[in-house]
Amino acid sequence: MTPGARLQAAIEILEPILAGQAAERELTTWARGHRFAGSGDRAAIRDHVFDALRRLRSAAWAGGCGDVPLDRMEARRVIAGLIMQQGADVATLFNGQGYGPEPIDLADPGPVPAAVAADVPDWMQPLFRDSLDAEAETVMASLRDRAAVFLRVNLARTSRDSVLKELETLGHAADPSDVANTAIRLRGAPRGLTQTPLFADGLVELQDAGSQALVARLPCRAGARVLDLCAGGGGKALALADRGCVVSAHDIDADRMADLPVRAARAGQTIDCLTDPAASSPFDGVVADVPCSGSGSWRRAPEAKWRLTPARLAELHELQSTILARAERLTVPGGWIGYMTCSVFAAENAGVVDAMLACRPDLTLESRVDLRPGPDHDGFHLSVLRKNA
Ligand SMILES: C[S@@+](CC[C@H](N)C(=O)[O-])C[C@H]1O[C@@H](n2cnc3c(N)ncnc32)[C@H](O)[C@@H]1O
Repeated sequence: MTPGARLQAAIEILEPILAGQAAERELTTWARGHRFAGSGDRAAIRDHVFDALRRLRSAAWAGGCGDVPLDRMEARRVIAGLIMQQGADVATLFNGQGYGPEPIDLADPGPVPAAVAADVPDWMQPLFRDSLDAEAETVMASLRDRAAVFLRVNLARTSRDSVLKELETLGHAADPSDVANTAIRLRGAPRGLTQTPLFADGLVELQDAGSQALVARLPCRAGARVLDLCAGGGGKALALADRGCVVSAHDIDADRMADLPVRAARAGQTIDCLTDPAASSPFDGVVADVPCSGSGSWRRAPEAKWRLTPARLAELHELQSTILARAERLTVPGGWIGYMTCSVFAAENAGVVDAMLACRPDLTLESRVDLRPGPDHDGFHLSVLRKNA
């Protein structure tokens, strides 16, 4: 496909997303209907769509839509605005040739208002400022750019140096990360890497360095019985197993854990997926990686930034408190609870944990860390609570 044809595809995919459809589904539907598009085309189109979603408000402004809600943005203007922001020549790419977009008239939209340049909804900006003080503007700005890709090395199977050597042989430039001793940062995209023996043999998994750093901070000892209460795809559960814990996993949606036994076997581990964790409790430690806004990792799922509402945030807060209380009940006296989110909003982090601590004198805050999204990792929170023996 020509560069212009890729942009036209991104426009066609973005249209239904702006109307409220899910980005991943629209990308998959498009790929199924356009089998001629190769993997390089699909990756480039995905990049255009996700780049636009990260900067939707400012790209729409630059493309001449004004400052309007998503369902009033014109996809082709958003993509044109994005291309302009990236420094490319819109007239060359929007020329109607080779299945590219038709020419477009772009008037100067005038100076971009600060609220538009922040690329988050208006109601959310005070939330960032209240949670992050002086860091708020930097964090909002960082969410406008792509995040780096990281691997987690399974130290139970290999060393980080061996994986770095193997990556070099495979032609993937990569560096060790300072954030976690298991983390490797890829300098480019991991294209084709998941088909290599590094993945097939369970030597590495894709996982943000911040996620890895949180697991490294949990007070686990080898052989401890640990429950991952909100296991999802099992990223934390696998990292815990690699640390030598005896790991059980649970998720309210058991389908989310469908691949976990296979991934664990690949890594040389066994993870027990439980439908009723209470029946196997108490555990020495419980990880509550609760559902959250995801604001710390919106670079990877930028659509969520525009879909979140204050009502949904309030619902999440309720759910987070309920799950933390359940985690505490499943923990043995003297054991620990690791409360985690990939959010930067204080209400989802210290707000939930401190409310629990205020009414539970038998719990102590043992440690806490807040990671901000930036070049080295996504944004995360971890509070480790100790339950009195
Ligand atoms: C942040 S994700 C977990 C990510 C996962 N730990 C990982 O590292 O890949 C949150 C998960 O919580 C699950 N969940 C939502 N409500 C829950 C509940 N009440 N009890 C247990 N899991 C729940 C969701 O299905 C979702 O998979």
